Amino acid sequence: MTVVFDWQGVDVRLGGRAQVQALQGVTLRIHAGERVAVIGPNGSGKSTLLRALHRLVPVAAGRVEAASRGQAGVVEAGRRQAMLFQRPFLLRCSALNNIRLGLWLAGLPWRATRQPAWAALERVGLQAWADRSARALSGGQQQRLAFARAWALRPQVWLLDEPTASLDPHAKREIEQLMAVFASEPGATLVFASHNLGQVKRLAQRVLYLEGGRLLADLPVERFFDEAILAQTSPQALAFVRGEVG
Ligand SMILES: Nc1ncnc2c1ncn2[C@@H]1O[C@H](COP(=O)(O)OP(=O)(O)OP(=O)(O)O)[C@@H](O)[C@H]1O
Repeated sequence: MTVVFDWQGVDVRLGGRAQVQALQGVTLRIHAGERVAVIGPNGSGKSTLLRALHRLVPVAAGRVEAASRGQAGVVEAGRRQAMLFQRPFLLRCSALNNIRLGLWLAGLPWRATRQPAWAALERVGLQAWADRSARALSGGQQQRLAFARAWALRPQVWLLDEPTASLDPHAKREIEQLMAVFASEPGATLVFASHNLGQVKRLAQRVLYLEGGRLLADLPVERFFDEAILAQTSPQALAFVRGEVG
């Protein structure tokens, strides 16, 4: 089985003179094909974990992705990853050109970008908005466009940081459907942060629970939501799942 992330005792420090310990001693292994939710109270390190998986923030200590072979599997080199955020970063041009530019930046000649960009727009149902300014689209459409732009590059790993947090209920459902569809493509791996525990139950097979930068639980989703197990995890974990802390 392919190991896509293999961390041993990872620390991440942020801020001036790297004084904030955003992650502390995180050990985890994620295999290809898994659907993993990252949850925890505000400031617990969810975004930092995703950013570090995408190498957007440096690791201060620990071991990341040393190739492991044999029973544990093989860490794949040079895989394609996409990271999406709560608010998509879209360029000031048409929806179609946002995707074309993504493909062009990835090395495709400009003339070869039109067809795959159209296919990506169709994949998320945005063909009718191809020529609209991306920034004039609704929040849900903008997020769909961000998914299309990422999908055009055929990522094997999706890292999503609260992708539905700022959307209305209808758009939330649409994006959740896209997450489910893309995660079910052969070999795709999904790691997403969410405050929406219903969404976690619908989409994830496994839950990583963070508190104060530490990974306190790494469990199959049905075990994580067992109150007896939550109570053993930490007093705050139970309160968090009951909605008593943010
Ligand atoms: N650029 C930064 N500089 C300094 N500290 C930071 C920076 N970004 C995050 N932090 C701190 O690192 C810790 C983890 O933050 P992070 O954003 O990863 O948490 P989170 O679980 O995603 O929070 P939320 O649910 O509020 O989005 C927090 O204490 C936060 O204040």
